[in-house]
Amino acid sequence: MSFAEHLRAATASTWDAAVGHRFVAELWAGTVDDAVLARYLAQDALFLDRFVALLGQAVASADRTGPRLAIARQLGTVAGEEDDYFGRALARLGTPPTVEPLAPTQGFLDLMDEARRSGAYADVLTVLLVAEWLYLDWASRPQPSPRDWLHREWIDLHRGSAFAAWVELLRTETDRVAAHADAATRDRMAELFTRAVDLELAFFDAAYP
Ligand SMILES: Cc1ncc(C[n+]2csc(CCO)c2C)c(N)n1
Repeated sequence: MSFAEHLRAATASTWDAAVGHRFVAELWAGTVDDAVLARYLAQDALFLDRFVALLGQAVASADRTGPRLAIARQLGTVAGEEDDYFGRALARLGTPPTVEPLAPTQGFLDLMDEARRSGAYADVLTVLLVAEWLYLDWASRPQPSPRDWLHREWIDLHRGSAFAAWVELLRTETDRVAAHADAATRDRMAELFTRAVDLELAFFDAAYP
């Protein structure tokens, strides 16, 4: 089992609770309440801003040209199509332009700030890996897509071969970096991974007041 697979196995009960969350089930069924989706997306807009900053740190701290360019290309994608969905979704749902971060969002912002400021590629990769892999996982259900674009596009942004290849790159980079890291760095990566998985579950919970 690779280092990344080991971390995922170690967090399996929380990971599976997030991937099988009520929010995910309702999104797939197309039955998620507009107010719940609006609350979730307004929080995710705050998340996404800091996520883009974290991707910027990954571009800066990568120790090889190939991965640096792959991360830079993904940064462009997130700033483009994902932002476009947010604009249309929040316009339709009528979410207030400014919102305060709920506790799990604040936890994520702190975690991403910590990883970004450390400048440690290993730390940055670990946080990116959880955020992307867990989303690929819940969005890859073998189930018919919901009809409404509001639900369908949020799923489509997180699945498909290009997104799967991006997650694969994060996973192989994490494994490569961990293989060269000392025990203290690997312990820190495991801690960051666990914190991020806990926050992903809490983030879905927070969509339901
Ligand atoms: C709380 C939360 N965690 C993870 C993601 C996943 N994610 C963040 S940016 C992005 C675009 C692709 O790089 C994806 C899939 C999210 N949206 N919200």
